[in-house]
Amino acid sequence: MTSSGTESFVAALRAHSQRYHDRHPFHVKMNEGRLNRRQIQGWVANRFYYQESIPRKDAAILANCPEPDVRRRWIRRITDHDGTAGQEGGIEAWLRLGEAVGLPRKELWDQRHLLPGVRFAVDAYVNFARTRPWVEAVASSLTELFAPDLMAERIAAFERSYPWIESDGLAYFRARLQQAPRDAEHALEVVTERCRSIGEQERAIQALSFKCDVLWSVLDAIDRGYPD
Ligand SMILES: O=C(O)c1cc(C(=O)O)c2c(n1)C(=O)C(=O)c1cc(C(=O)O)[nH]c1-2
Repeated sequence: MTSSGTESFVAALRAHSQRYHDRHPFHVKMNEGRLNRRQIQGWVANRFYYQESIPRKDAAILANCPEPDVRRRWIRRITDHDGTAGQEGGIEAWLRLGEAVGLPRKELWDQRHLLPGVRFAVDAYVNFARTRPWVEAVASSLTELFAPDLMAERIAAFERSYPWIESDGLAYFRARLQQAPRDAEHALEVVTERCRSIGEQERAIQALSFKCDVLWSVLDAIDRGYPD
């Protein structure tokens, strides 16, 4: 494979930014400050299911990956979310975001707000990682290439438009500003090194496409579940 082959592959992956969920009407409303308290709470409660499922998705990738070098780096994603002794992880930070928007943590854990469409979309992502070749599952994580811009926009929007949410509640997004680029860079390295044939590259692109659909479907369900 020539380097121009890799370049056009990376360009095709990056072009999926056009299908990223930052363009979803619900995120547009969020970033324009047009969501009410109930809608913000609905988003936080439903997105918790994504947050709590991510480590299980990453554990499935670890289980399917035969390469120690990849596993050694990938495992960090699980501790980033689950935390370690003395250091809280992303799940705890999201529970605090929940409290900052007025949701007791019990209400996130017991899934009382979880919408069926969100459950189906997130479960589809975990099942994808369990059942597809591990490199495709890595490719599906590449939406994280596009996440940092959205995260920065979200922090600014929350500070500007939703002053009733304590700034400490936004720690999750601040941490992701550092974590997402590191994770995306590693995933891109794994995928470009291993997807050399046109067929392998097409399957990686399809995996990323599938993931854009997962994220879009999550927001479709939330948008419908919490109308204006
Ligand atoms: O809030 C967001 O818009 C957003 C998007 C994404 C993403 O693009 O998949 C992730 C996250 N957040 C996130 O917090 C996160 O931990 C994460 C892990 C992954 C993944 O696919 O492995 N995506 C994302």
